[in-house]
Amino acid sequence: MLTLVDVVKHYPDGDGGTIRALDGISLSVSRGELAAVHGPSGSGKTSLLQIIAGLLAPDYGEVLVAGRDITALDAADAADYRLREIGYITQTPDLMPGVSALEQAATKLYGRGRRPREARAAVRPLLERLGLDKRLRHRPEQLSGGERQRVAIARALATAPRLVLADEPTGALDAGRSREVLQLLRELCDEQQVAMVLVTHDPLAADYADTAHTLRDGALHAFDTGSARAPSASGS
Ligand SMILES: Nc1ncnc2c1ncn2[C@@H]1O[C@H](COP(=O)(O)OP(=O)(O)OP(=O)(O)O)[C@@H](O)[C@H]1O
Repeated sequence: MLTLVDVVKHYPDGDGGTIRALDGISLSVSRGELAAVHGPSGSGKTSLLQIIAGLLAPDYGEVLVAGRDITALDAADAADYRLREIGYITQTPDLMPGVSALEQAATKLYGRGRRPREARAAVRPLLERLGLDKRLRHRPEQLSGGERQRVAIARALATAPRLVLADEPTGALDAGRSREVLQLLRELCDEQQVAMVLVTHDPLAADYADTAHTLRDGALHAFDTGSARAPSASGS
């Protein structure tokens, strides 16, 4: 579903030098597979997801999504790709002020021409599954940081995308909520055969992943503290 071939992204460091954020990354993620990418702050995790989302151009390399190189898309096709094919859970939820959780979650469905009532009905079960059943009418300013993050997750998943990119989806959550969200993402991969790349500082995420990597010095390494899926994540 997703294949990265030798992806390179360097930035100027402002001092005549180079930040080698991504220095030849190759990665394959199949349908139904959850790939976790761990890494310290500044290691290039967000750059990696932005490149896969077609928001940032790599200096070199290919990003194939269902066989199509998305680095070659023009701006309009890249926007369409983001609307139709991927769900992107960004690090900081960019919710619209004054708009209810239910309406926020339905946004991408409106963009795809669904009738408002139908779109709201479609996202309701997802919000309930994320523990937001008592917060459907709340606006962002009435929600906690963790609740806002869960609304953003519902918005990203509302269109049933085939590829999900998750940037620190548990960053604002306590351990209990983190496990619930990771379990939901795991189930999404299993039930809907979604391919997912999840980047995080949270070592817990490796327990729910099929493959776990560490991004360090611009390269992917095997995750150092083990990548086996925890018994709780497999439902046994
Ligand atoms: N536009 C830019 N210009 C210059 N340097 C940049 C730019 N964007 C990112 N960087 C640098 O590239 C490196 C990787 O940044 P990136 O945001 O991808 O890391 P990250 O792993 O997501 O970090 P965090 O976990 O703190 O969010 C960092 O050192 C950052 O300062």
